Amino acid sequence: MEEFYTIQGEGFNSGKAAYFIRLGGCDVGCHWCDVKESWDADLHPLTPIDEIVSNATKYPGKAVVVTGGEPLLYNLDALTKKLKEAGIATFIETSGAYPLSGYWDWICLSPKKFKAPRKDIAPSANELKVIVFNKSDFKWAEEYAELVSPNCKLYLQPEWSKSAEMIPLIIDYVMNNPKWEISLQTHKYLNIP
Ligand SMILES: C[S@@+](CC[C@H](N)C(=O)[O-])C[C@H]1O[C@@H](n2cnc3c(N)ncnc32)[C@H](O)[C@@H]1O
Ligand SMILES: Nc1nc2[nH]cc(C(=O)O)c2c(=O)[nH]1
Ligand code: SF4
Ligand SMILES: [Mg+2]
Repeated sequence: MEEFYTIQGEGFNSGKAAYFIRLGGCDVGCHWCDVKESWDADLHPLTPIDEIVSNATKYPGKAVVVTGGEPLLYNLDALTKKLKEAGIATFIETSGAYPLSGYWDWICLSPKKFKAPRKDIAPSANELKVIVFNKSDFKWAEEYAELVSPNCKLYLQPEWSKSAEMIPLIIDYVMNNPKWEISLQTHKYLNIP
């Protein structure tokens, strides 16, 4: 759908320069999704893998974030193999609703109530990033924290439109449950893509 060089705004790799590869297509249906224009894959022409890899190598930051849409709708083995051969670290943002493919240096799992992640993906996650839209999401987040590996980083990220309401609750929750950390969508505050 689009490619752009920016700063990873969210989660563990927040603040790092990275080339974003946004793949079109998603049927998870989060009503608060901030990239709804990605949902219909047919609106976005295909780009050859070699072109994407060549574009990614042009920038000084040697990391890519593969996102979407839901990137795991596609088998990502060929793309990530070539990126890694080109010396680029591979990070993914996924809901986990489709089978895991690809070779990854960092897997961010952001589970959704609207289409549950596949049970086999949680142990592979390096980072669990739960979006907090209302206060019932804390209990739901804990259910996923049980499924990830012991060294998986745990983040609570406010849903953007509910930030003013949810941030105070998240602050309170993290102070009382310090295994969790706050993730903010810092790119939105910085006005960058
Ligand atoms: C647009 S999604 C694409 C990748 C994948 N479909 C997923 O949901 O993980 C990228 C990240 O943005 C988060 N996100 C999407 N809409 C958001 C919103 N309104 N507020 C906060 N985070 C949001 C998702 O949870 C995910 O972690
Ligand atoms: N700067 C920046 N950081 C991001 N982290 C995750 C994003 C995404 O949409 O997947 C995103 C994005 O769209 N922009
Ligand atoms: S899974 Fe990701 S891309 Fe799909 S609707 Fe939800 S936030 Fe948007
Ligand atoms: Mg985004």
